[in-house]
Amino acid sequence: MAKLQIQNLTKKYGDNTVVNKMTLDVENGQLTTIVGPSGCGKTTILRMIAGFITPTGGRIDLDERTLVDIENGISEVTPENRNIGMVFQSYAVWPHMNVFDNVGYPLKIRKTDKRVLEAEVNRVLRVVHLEGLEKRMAHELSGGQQQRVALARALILKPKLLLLDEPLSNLDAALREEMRGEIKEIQMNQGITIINVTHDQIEAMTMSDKVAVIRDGILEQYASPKELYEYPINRFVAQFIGTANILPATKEAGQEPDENNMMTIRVCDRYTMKVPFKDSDQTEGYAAVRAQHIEDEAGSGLKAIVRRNLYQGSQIEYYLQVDGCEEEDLIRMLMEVDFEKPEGSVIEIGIEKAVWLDD
Ligand SMILES: Nc1ncnc2c1ncn2[C@@H]1O[C@H](COP(=O)(O)OP(=O)(O)OP(=O)(O)O)[C@@H](O)[C@H]1O
Repeated sequence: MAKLQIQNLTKKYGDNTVVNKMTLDVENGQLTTIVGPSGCGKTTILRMIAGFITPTGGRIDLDERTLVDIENGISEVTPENRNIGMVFQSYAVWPHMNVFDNVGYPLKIRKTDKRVLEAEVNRVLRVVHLEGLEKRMAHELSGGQQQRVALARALILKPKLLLLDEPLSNLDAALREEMRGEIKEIQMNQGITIINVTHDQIEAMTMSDKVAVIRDGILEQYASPKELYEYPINRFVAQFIGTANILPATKEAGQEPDENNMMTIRVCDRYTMKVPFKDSDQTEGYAAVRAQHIEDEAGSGLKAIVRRNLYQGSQIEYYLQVDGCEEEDLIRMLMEVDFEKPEGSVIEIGIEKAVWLDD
C-alpha cells in the first residue's frame, strides 16, 4: 500500500495549466525526487501536497486519509493538520533566535511541556548533527548549519512525509554532497518518506529510490534512477538524465522480439544493430546512446569526423560529427587516454548499446 497517492493532480492559473493530471504513488519510507527544468511545476506540486495551494482538480491521499479530493468535493485538510514537514530553498530560520529556540518553536506554539520540548530538541539536533550549538544565534551559523536547523525544525513534529524544496541549492558543492548523505541517513534511520525537488539531475540520481521527471507540468517518466538511465522513455528524459546522444534511426514495421527480447534498428541509415524490444508501430525514431557506449570500430560503415577532443586526465571526451546526423548535432564519445585522434581525423564508430525512442 502506497503511503502517498496522487491522482490526476491539476493546477491551472487562468488558461495556463502548470500541473497537468499528474498521477504517482510514493511508497512508505522511500525517497522520491521530482526533477525538471525551471518553471515545469515542481514547487506547485509540492505546495499542493503541503496544502498551501488548492488544486484545480485531482486527489491526494496520505496513509489512507484523503487530504484533498476536488472532484468529489471533499473539504481540504489544512496544512497544519496534514502531518507534513517542509524545508525550503531559503533557510527560513529566525536569525535572532538561537538554534534551540528555532528548532523548538513548533512545539512551543503547541504548548508542549518544557521537559518534553527539551528532550525533543536534543533528539533532532543529534539527528542533524548540530548538538553543542544550541545557544548559537542562527545568524552566526554557516549556510549548511542554517539548513540543518530548518531540517531539524521540520523533523521535530515527526512528520509522516517530509517535503524538500531545493534545500541544498544554495550550498557549495562539498556541503551539498555531505547534506545529501545526511538526508539519506535520516530517511533510512527515521523511516521517513521524503519528496525532494531539484533541477540537479546528479542529486536526483544519487539520492532517490525513484525519480519523477516533469516537463511543462506533465509527468514524463517515473522510475528508479537505473531504469531512467537505461530505459529513458523519450528524448527529453534521455537528455535530461545523463545527457544521452540522440541519433536518427529507423526500423522495419511489425518486428517481433527475438529470443533475447531484442529488435533490429538502423542508425543514421548506415549502422544496423540490436536494441531492447519496444512495442511500437513507428518506423522512424531515434536511438539514444550514452557517450561511453560509442566505440572505435574500423569497418563499421558509420564514419565520423573528430570536431573537438577534450583531455580530461582519466579519459578523453570526443565530439564527433557523424555521417547521417545533422551537422550541428555533435555526438559525444568517451575514450581511454591512449586513443588519440587530433581534430579533423576521420574515424569509424560502433555502438555497443542503445535504446529506441519513438519521440
Ligand atoms: N500564483 C501564480 N500565478 C500564476 N502563475 C504561477 C503562479 N505560481 C506559479 N506560476 C507559474 O507556474 C509555473 C510553474 O511554477 P513552479 O514554481 O511550480 O515551477 P518550478 O518547476 O518549481 O520552477 P523552479 O525550478 O524555477 O523553481 C511557472 O510557469 C510559473 O510562472
